[in-house]
Amino acid sequence: MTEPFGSRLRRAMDERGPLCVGIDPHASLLADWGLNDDIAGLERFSRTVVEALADRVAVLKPQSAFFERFGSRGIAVLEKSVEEARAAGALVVMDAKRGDIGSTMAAYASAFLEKGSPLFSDALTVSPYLGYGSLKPAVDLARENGSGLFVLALTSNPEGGEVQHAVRPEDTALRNVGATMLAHLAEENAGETPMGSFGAVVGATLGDLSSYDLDINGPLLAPGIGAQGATPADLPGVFGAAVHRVVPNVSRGVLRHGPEIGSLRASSDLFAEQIRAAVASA
Ligand SMILES: O=C(O)c1cc(=O)[nH]c(=O)n1[C@@H]1O[C@H](COP(=O)(O)O)[C@@H](O)[C@H]1O
Repeated sequence: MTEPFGSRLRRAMDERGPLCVGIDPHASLLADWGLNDDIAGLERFSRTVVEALADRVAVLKPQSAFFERFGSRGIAVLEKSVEEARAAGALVVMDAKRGDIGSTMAAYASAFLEKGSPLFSDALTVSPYLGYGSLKPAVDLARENGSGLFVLALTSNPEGGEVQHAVRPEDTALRNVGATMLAHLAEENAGETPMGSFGAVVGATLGDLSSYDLDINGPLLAPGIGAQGATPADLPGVFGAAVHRVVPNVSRGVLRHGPEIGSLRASSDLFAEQIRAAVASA
């Protein structure tokens, strides 16, 4: 049986530091790198990021949208990037933010979490906004295959609050929707060591989150550092004691230093060092 994602991730975070770098081939970045906004440019961009970083960061997170933009040939590049990144030792979190009714969710889960699928990844980002229970087929398959999920709980974007801060009158604890997702994840991960495989996405941009119980015994994927304005130094203030299970994501903040491999590595190393110092100070 495959070692569960939570324990593979814990080990990678301990060995390499917790940084997750996104592979987000924005058209503007392709242009900045002197590449065409076409399939050859996409391929060169992704291969460069993988070559630069897959042997040193804990996690690479390809953003599927930027590959889907090129249709089937873009997906082929995505498949190759996932395979090469995993072969070079990085864990791959596929950022596809899937969410649908349970029977369709089962097909999404099979696309990304079924061994042997062309897009098989270590973990997948999913949206629980058709109801947390609609994710069950993905939870079940992840458990079976030693894969992980990152469930959108409190997203980094300013628009997220109208959904995630809404309070359900029938919830006797009067938790908001985001807190309810965190509570579901804590249940999923109960009793797992060193931590469970069911993570939450919680933006690093959100300020003090001490009113939330972030102790879900699972990883907290924290996007928002760099281009969205958060910094590694913000992490202890946002996450408190849970900072030790945070996987901070930086995409454009690192990628803008390409296309030179050495500059990408230097930027990633600098973020990694700033994150290490911030976590150690917590
Ligand atoms: O799930 C995500 O990764 C995610 C969740 C969230 O709340 N906010 C967020 O920015 N993301 C993703 O994280 C990446 C952030 O990119 P940068 O802003 O360039 O660092 C993008 O790929 C987003 O799609």
